[in-house]
Amino acid sequence: MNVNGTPTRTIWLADDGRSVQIIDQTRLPHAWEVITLRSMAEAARAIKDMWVRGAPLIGATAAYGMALAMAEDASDANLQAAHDHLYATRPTAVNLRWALQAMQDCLRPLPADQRAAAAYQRAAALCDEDVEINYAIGGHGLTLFKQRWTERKAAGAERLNVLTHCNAGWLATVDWGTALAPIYRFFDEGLPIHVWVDETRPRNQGASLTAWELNQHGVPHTVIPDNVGGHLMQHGMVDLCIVGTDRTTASGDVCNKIGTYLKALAAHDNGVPFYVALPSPTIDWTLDDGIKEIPIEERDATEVTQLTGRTASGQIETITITPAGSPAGNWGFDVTPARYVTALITEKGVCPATRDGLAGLFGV
Ligand SMILES: CSC[C@H]1O[C@H](OP(=O)(O)O)[C@H](O)[C@@H]1O
Repeated sequence: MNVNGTPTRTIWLADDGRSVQIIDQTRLPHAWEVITLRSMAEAARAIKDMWVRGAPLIGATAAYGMALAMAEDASDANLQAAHDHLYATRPTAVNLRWALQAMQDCLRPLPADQRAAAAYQRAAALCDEDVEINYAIGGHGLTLFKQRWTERKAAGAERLNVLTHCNAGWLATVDWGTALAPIYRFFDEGLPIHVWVDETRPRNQGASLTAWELNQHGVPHTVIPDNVGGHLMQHGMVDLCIVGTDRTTASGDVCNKIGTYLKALAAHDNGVPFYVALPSPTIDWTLDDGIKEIPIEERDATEVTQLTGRTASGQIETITITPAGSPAGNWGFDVTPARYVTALITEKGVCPATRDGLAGLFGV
């Protein structure tokens, strides 16, 4: 993605050829801060504390975390210890397991003195693969967007109104994004689009990250409270919904940021197409029932009870918005049953949210 006119990825190898650099996403939208990760432990912290987030970027960061580990100590013991340490950072995004397994498959057969170089090479390849996957998702999603725009234009619409939840954009991946990739491709073709951006409480990835991205790219958008989407759909103001996913089962159940399920219900009730952008590393082929089987991360209550933002004087401050004595619950994800998903947009094409649909595309 272009940041101030410069093509930029969300993770990259530093000039020293060993450390890894990322954007501290907890500082956006008010500050652009690059962090240099110099150890596996720092890469793990970046994932756990959400300096980086988004399933594909979590996977990419974990892959480079394994490379940093091999640069420190390429023994079998450290290979396993690094895997376990990184795996324990966040439970829901399956890309973490997938990327760590890919690194293990690459490194375990090698002699220790070859592991560091191979790890950096494999991590870089996983990042390049992510970019290719997301570009392809953008292309398949663009086709769907154009079909919907043809329908809506014939009905007199002046623009395609798209609603998205959380951030499944460039910042959630190495580049392009997943759910936002078709939006960028549609906009870049000069077609009229507007995006309703769910703020996405409690961490506000929509208000702080998706809005920042769309501003950078010049895409018209409006930030809305999470509870507004149903009203907009009832009044014909949403032409389609598109979201990302952190883990999708082989049967098409979609785990994504908390609140996605409620948007899917509203979309279903109002006949609004509900699409999920799904890169194949986010498919968990071992699971069938998402509600019963996908682990849902619970994070610290202070993410609910506190808000961080910029004051009128430009200071970044954190305030408490709840009474001292009030406990808060913070479930990070929910599962949308496949029956509420109009279609899955993958790098291999579009399919129904069914086992047969996914098997038809991926031959599994
Ligand atoms: C393309 S994956 C994006 C996905 O990840 C986000 O979760 P988090 O910010 O907690 O990592 C959210 O569920 C997005 O849809």
